[in-house]
Amino acid sequence: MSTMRALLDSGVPLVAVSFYDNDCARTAKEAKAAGVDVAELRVDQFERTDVEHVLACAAEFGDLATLATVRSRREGGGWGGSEQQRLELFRALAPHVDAVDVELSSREIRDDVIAEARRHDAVVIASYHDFERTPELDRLRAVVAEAGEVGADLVKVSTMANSREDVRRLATLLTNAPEDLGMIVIGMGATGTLSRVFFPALGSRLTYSFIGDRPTSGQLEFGETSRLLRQFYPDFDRRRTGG
Ligand SMILES: O=C1C[C@@](O)(C(=O)O)C[C@@H](O)[C@@H]1O
Repeated sequence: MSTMRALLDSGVPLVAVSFYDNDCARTAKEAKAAGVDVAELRVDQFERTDVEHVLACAAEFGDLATLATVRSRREGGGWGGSEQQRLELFRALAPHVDAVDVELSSREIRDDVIAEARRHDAVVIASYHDFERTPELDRLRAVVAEAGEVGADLVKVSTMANSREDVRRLATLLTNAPEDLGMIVIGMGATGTLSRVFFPALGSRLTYSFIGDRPTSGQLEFGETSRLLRQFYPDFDRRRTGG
């Protein structure tokens, strides 16, 4: 079983931090010392994306649960190569990471990425992002249904929260989740920041934070996120002791 699957099964809120390829050995060491649960490797934003380099970086994070993300430009990422190259990277990474994140909109490669991840027992996160707005509930529900259909373990819905109403809509989506699909729901932007701390209480399985100086809109720093989660979730530290 992947480390990530075991962590997810614990039911305790988990914190992910995104990492890039600026000195992987050092940042991996810092991540472990800080107590990061999930290291998201934002391969789309790496300086170098040749397989050898990417795998060497992933290996540095090997003691942590690792999540490989090669985000398309269409969904706010920095991937500048072809879809075929992106698929090759996912294929190379799948045996060496705990989880992969692929956008539902990446239709050309999505099903192959999912099949490859499954072959290696890597957790599949099917993702959906809207950096401008939070769509209507029907649209969000359709996203969740599609993630279930493609065989994801988790669906991640990350949308810009421009109002409290948007946050409520995301909360409604989360609390009406299907039983057989894990949910990660994030309201981006300042109005959405509270979702990063309180949506785990509604069932969102992973919250994203940052270490250093590259936050995504509305993210809280890792230390601050952990402090708040420890304050609001008495069982937060249970995932460390396995109790
Ligand atoms: O999609 C997500 C969520 C995110 O965009 C956030 O808002 O926390 C951060 C990304 O690194 C991650 O892949």
